[in-house]
Amino acid sequence: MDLNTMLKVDGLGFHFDTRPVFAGFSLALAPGITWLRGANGKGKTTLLKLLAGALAPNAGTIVLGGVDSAQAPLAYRLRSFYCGHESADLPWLTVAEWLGLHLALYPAASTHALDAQLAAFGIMEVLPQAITTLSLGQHKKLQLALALALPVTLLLIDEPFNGLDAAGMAHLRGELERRAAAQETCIVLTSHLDPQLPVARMLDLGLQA
Ligand SMILES: Nc1ncnc2c1ncn2[C@@H]1O[C@H](COP(=O)(O)OP(=O)(O)OP(=O)(O)O)[C@@H](O)[C@H]1O
Repeated sequence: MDLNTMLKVDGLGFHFDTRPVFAGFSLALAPGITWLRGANGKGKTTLLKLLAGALAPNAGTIVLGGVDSAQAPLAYRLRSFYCGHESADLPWLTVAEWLGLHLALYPAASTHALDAQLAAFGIMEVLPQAITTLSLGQHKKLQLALALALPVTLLLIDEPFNGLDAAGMAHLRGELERRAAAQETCIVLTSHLDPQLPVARMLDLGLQA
């Protein structure tokens, strides 16, 4: 095993009620950017959610910085964050309340870091709005601002650039490049197009099933 390995997946098995997705899948990742590719339905989002501790494997182990996702699920989740495209399912909250809820889950998170990300993405003014009223791009920026502000060592981002305007893309690109250079965070991102980032490795789940 590479001395730099931060995330280690061994013999991962996962199936939904009606569909097998992974069997005997193994992976070792060091800090830096991993580009996760694959045809529609090959399991990219499912893998990101498994690595985030949001789905539980049916077999195998996932260990991040020595923390096993099955043995210490809460400690594991404090070290990882999945940034997807699903909308918030707490429709009665304002954006500020939704953010407060997430910050409370990550005690080491900094409100200063979050404010800096919200400002950089240009979405400070949406804080009093109901979470359900955000546009697609604003919702994406909100998720990304939170992801970039949390003190995690594994960042899982589904289609990071989808829905972003030019300024949002430029800010995100700079943040990901900075983290890739710092070599402290594992970043796994899905993208059907070349993300044009300093990708350390590519992981291909294959062509159409
Ligand atoms: N809750 C579920 N129940 C049953 N099958 C599911 C469920 N969620 C996803 N699947 C199936 O699991 C497979 C993997 O889905 P997943 O969303 O991980 O694919 P993906 O590679 O991210 O696809 P895309 O590129 O279209 O986003 C697909 O065949 C999908 O239909």
